[in-house]
Amino acid sequence: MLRFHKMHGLGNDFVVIDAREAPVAIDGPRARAIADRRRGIGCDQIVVIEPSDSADAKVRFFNADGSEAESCGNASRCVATLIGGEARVETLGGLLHMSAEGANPSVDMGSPRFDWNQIPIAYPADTAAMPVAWEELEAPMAVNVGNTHAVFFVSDTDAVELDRLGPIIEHDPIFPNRTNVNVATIENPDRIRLRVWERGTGLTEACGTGACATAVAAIKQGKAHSPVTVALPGGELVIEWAPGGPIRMTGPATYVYSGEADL
Ligand SMILES: N[C@@H](CCC[C@H](N)C(=O)O)C(=O)O
Repeated sequence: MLRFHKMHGLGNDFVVIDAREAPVAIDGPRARAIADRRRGIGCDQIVVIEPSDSADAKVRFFNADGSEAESCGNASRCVATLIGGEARVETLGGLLHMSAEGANPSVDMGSPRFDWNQIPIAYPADTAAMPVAWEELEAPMAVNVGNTHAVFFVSDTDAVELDRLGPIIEHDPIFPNRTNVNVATIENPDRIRLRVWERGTGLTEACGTGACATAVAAIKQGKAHSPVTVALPGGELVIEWAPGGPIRMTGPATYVYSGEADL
């Protein structure tokens, strides 16, 4: 029997499995079965909290298609509230520092990476304005914030057919590990509107790492300043970043219910 917590961050919803006391084996096929909204529990990502030798916990993230992701911002805030207080958490994308003090948890997501082979992309190219276009979506900035993101600045994020273009960009061979796809509109230097096509999951209500990558891209290009509010369909996050330093993300994390399933 699988015991789980159902949680969400701005509508980006998770099945969280606390495997710190007893191991729980999750692989791609089992993750897909859990995420299935008709036959399983249903969620955007599965989050597994495990013991760690070097930190307070280790966390693994699986997308709805069963692929394992290096990082997940919204799930990290949910993990922060479950662990409580201050915690250092190991992930495939790096060490995260979490704080569940105050109304909204904060997570220090580590420093962004910009080199072509750190994104990664298939060949050396300018990652600040990649020399590529998919119809009206052109010259994205590529940023790795633990996981891979392509950020497109557009005049109206709602006008982009992200459900059609997102999967084409996600699977383009220029991104050997696929990519998350962000379309952002700068409302003013304090506020960005964002929609995200998530690698391995599709359109979601919100993406925490997408908000981090987009804020970093906007600040680096002089379009926004820190702290900046990123408004997603599911709600708002505040992102702080200064060049050379780590990214700090603050926003809500919501507990929905706990349950058991035969999956
Ligand atoms: N929902 C997430 C990101 C989840 C992982 C992503 N789809 C990937 O494959 O990198 C977030 O809140 O950051």
